[in-house]
Amino acid sequence: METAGRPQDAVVVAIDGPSGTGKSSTSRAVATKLGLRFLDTGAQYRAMTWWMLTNEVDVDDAAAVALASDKPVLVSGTDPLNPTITVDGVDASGPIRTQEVTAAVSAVSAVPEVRARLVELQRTACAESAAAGGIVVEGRDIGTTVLPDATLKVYLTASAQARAARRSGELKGVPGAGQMSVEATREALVRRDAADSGRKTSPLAKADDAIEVDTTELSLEQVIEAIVTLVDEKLKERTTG
Ligand SMILES: Nc1ncnc2c1ncn2[C@@H]1O[C@H](COP(=O)(O)OP(=O)(O)OP(=O)(O)O)[C@@H](O)[C@H]1O
Ligand SMILES: Nc1ccn([C@H]2C[C@H](O)[C@@H](COP(=O)(O)O)O2)c(=O)n1
Repeated sequence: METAGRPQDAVVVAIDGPSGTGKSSTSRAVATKLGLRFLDTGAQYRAMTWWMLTNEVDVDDAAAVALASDKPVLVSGTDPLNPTITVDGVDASGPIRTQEVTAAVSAVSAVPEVRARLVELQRTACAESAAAGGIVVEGRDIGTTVLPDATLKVYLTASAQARAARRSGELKGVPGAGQMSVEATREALVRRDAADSGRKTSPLAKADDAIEVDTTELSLEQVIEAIVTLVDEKLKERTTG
């Protein structure tokens, strides 16, 4: 039997949560350990935003964004050791991390036409990963909307202070990322989470059947181990139940 476009034995892990909770780093490492593919859906929303900014589409004009949303050709590479993203054939992995993109991404990702287009790409990547055994997909609406039949759903959280400290450490020395204090970073994270949670179409939310992991006091290694253990448990349930 197949569910949501994937064979029943493929492993699909959905990892959601607010900004800076460790979704990307954890998901990549879990995918690497388990030999699965990896998809950073935030990178796709950022790539769409970068295209809008580069092509002078007013990101606050939802109708203009909707009209343009089928134009960029977005391609995500799903090797967890070398995740890639191109827009119209150009490597976008650097430009999508600038503050200009970060400031505009919530507005672009609130547009239903943008979401419909990217959800389709995400489900295709998931279906294509089945041959490799499955995928770890991270974002904001993976467990609630994109992959409601995922094998395991995890919702990562952490205090705003811990997330800001992690994020501002990470941005030091990244060209174009700009320098912000921990306090300014914290405010920007909280503002973006509020916009992502408050939008009408598939907002940031914990799925009812997701397992919440608070990473505030955990090292990255501890979070990775906790999720690998949860996947193992789900797979055992599958064989025994
Ligand atoms: N448990 C942890 N302890 C300490 N640092 C961590 C932990 N998890 C992640 N980090 C660090 O925090 C920063 C943010 O992590 P990451 O980019 O994975 O978060 P994210 O949830 O994907 O963020 P975003 O939603 O903004 O893309 C990175 O520098 C990462 O190395
Ligand atoms: N499934 C997703 C993934 C991301 N977004 C939006 C909301 C975020 O603020 C933005 C950037 O994501 P990040 O790179 O910080 O993980 O993209 C979304 O709406 N749905």
